This record gives sequence, structure tokens and C-alpha cells, in this order.
Amino acid sequence: MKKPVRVAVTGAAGQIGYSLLFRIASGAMLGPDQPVILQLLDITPSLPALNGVVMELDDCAFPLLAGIVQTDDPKVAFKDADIALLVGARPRGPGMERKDLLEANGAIFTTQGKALNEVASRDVKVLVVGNPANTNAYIAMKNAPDLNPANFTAMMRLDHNRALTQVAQKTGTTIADVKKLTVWGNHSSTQYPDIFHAEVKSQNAAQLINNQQWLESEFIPTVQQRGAAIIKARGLSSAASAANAAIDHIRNWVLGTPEGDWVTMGVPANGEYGYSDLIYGYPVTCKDGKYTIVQGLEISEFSRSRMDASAKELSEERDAIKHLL
Ligand SMILES: NC(=O)C1=CN([C@@H]2O[C@H](COP(=O)(O)OP(=O)(O)OC[C@H]3O[C@@H](n4cnc5c(N)ncnc54)[C@H](O)[C@@H]3O)[C@@H](O)[C@H]2O)C=CC1
Ligand SMILES: O=C([O-])CC(=O)C(=O)O
Repeated sequence: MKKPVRVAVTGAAGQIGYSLLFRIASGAMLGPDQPVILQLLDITPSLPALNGVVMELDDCAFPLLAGIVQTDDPKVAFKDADIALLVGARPRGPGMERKDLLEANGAIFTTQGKALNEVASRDVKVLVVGNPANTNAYIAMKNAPDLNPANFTAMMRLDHNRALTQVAQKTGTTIADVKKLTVWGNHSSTQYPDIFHAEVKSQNAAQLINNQQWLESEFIPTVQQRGAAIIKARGLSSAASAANAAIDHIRNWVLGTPEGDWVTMGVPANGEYGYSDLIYGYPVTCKDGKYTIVQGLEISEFSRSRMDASAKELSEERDAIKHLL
């Protein structure tokens, strides 16, 4: 039996938490032979609801679930954590952009960055889901100076998965046929889903689809606005698909990406494609628990202007949260 992995999840009593915890405990994230200890954090008023979720986890009798911690103290939740999923934060409502949440949510990531810095495993893999995810990840990273900045990531995988489905549906293929998509930039309406390097059954996706009107007027806006469309339809922001994307992100980071493909992760930019001091959505491959940004892709003017616009928005968000660093 392998040693259990400690997985901290914040906002564990919320709607994403409810879709996420059961799948982690069942082995969907780290594999069918990997025991986990769930270390669950929520705010004090949500602890009774969290206790109800823990009762349900107990009632599932998951063979891989080696322990559960429930707490309102980040230093308890993050103690020796190997993986930290930072979900707990306010969601947006209709008519809001995700960056409108910075004021309400930013400070959460100062406190949690400091707590991770103090008590988490020195190799902790952090995924920020709470919005605005990229800038919240930046805040947490900057408040954890003793940890490797590379271990702080933001969730762009939902955008990546949304783009995969749009391309598969357009080309009448299945998800397994679509490879090497990228969603550059911010998890916001400026993100840039890029099919110019993507492949459908080994053919270049942009050439195969060959429809600039669809690309500009349908594909890109549909992916950019999908979160808002879900809020409009459901009255609540996406939860099951967000939890699924978090599981995909961590599974690939820990267990690797398949040969001949890559995924999108929001990771610290250190000059790649001209961006730095941001958490930016890049194509990455993962191996042995480490990710590597795919370098050297040719970037057209069409792509560059969109990638730059998203970087500009991220640098504006960064300027707005200087007081939290
Ligand atoms: N990056 C992405 O692709 C996506 C991000 N999100 C974001 O994820 C976040 C959570 O969404 P939901 O689960 O739907 O919201 P929710 O409101 O259902 O749950 C949030 C939970 O976080 C808790 N919480 C609030 N402050 C906290 C703190 N300081 N520490 C620990 N827990 C805290 C709340 O008590 C609540 O239980 C939102 O910010 C949402 O916008 C949602 C979908 C996709
Ligand atoms: O749109 C929202 O606010 C929730 C979210 O991040 C998404 O669904 O991509």
C-alpha cells in the first residue's frame, strides 16, 4: 500500500467542493492505488455544512480515503499538504466579470499563501480555482516566499476542456481525436483559445476547419463567454465541470500528460512568449510531477494581439492588488 497523499481543499462546503471531494476520494485524481487524506477548510459559519459533507464521505466507505480533517484554520488544513486545491472564494453572479471579485476574494489568498508557506510540504502543488484564479494564484505565490513559485498554478483547464469540445463538435470527431489546443492568458473573457497548433486526427485543426468567420465570431467568443453562459442558464456558476477540470489538472501534473499532446495550465510566466511576472495560461507537458511550458510555437499576428490583450489585463489586475503582496 502506498503512503497516503495529503490533499487540502478549501471552500470544501461549497458547490465545487461537493462535486470534487467524492471523486478525489474515489481515486479519480491520483489513481486507483493511491490513498488520500482529505484536509478540508471552510469558514466558521460553513462548518456545520462541511460536517454534513464529511458524513456523506464516511457513508461512501471509500477504500482509498485514509483520513479526513475538517477545520476553519488554514494552518491545520495545509499542514504537510502535498496538494492544495484553493477553491474557497465568492463566485460571481450575472453581469459581473471575474475580476470584479478581486476585492472580495484577493485577501483570502494572502492569508492562505502565508499559511502554505508556513506549514505545507515544501513540494506542495497548489491549484487556485477561486476567481479571479490567475491573480489569486499570483497573490498566494507572492505570500509564500519560501516555496518554489513554480508550484503555484491557476486553473485554465476548464477553458481548455470547453475548447476541446467545441472543436470536436465542429469537426464531427471525438475529444480523443483533438490534440494540442491551447488557451493562452487569463481565465477571463480576454482568454485566447488557439487552434492554430491544434490537431484533429493528426491534421492541423485551423486548416481543416478553414473558417475564419467561425473562429472569430463563434469559437473564440463561445469559449471566452462560457462561464457567463452557464451562470445565465443555471443561475449558479459552473461546478461539476469546474471540479472535473481541477481533477484533470492535478492528475496530469502528478501522473503526466500523454505522448503527443499537451494541456493548458496557468503558471508563472518567466519570459516565455514575451510575458513575465504573471500567472499566464500556457501549453504545458508534464512528466515526473513537473510541468514544462511548450516553447517555440510560431505565433501569428492574429494570435499575438489576443495573447497581448490578456497579458495586459493580467498586469492591470496585478497592479490593483499590490497592497495584498
Ligand atoms: N477557475 C475556474 O475555472 C473556475 C473558478 N470558479 C470559482 O471557484 C470559486 C468557488 O465556487 P463555488 O464552489 O461555486 O462557490 P460556493 O459559494 O458554492 O462555495 C465557496 C465556498 O468557499 C467558502 N469560503 C469562502 N471564503 C473562504 C475562505 N476564506 N476560506 C475557506 N473557504 C472559504 C464558502 O464558505 C463556501 O463554502 C468561485 O470563486 C468561483 O468563481 C468556478 C468555476 C470555474
Ligand atoms: O464564470 C464563472 O464565474 C465561473 C467560472 O470561472 C467558469 O465557469 O469558468
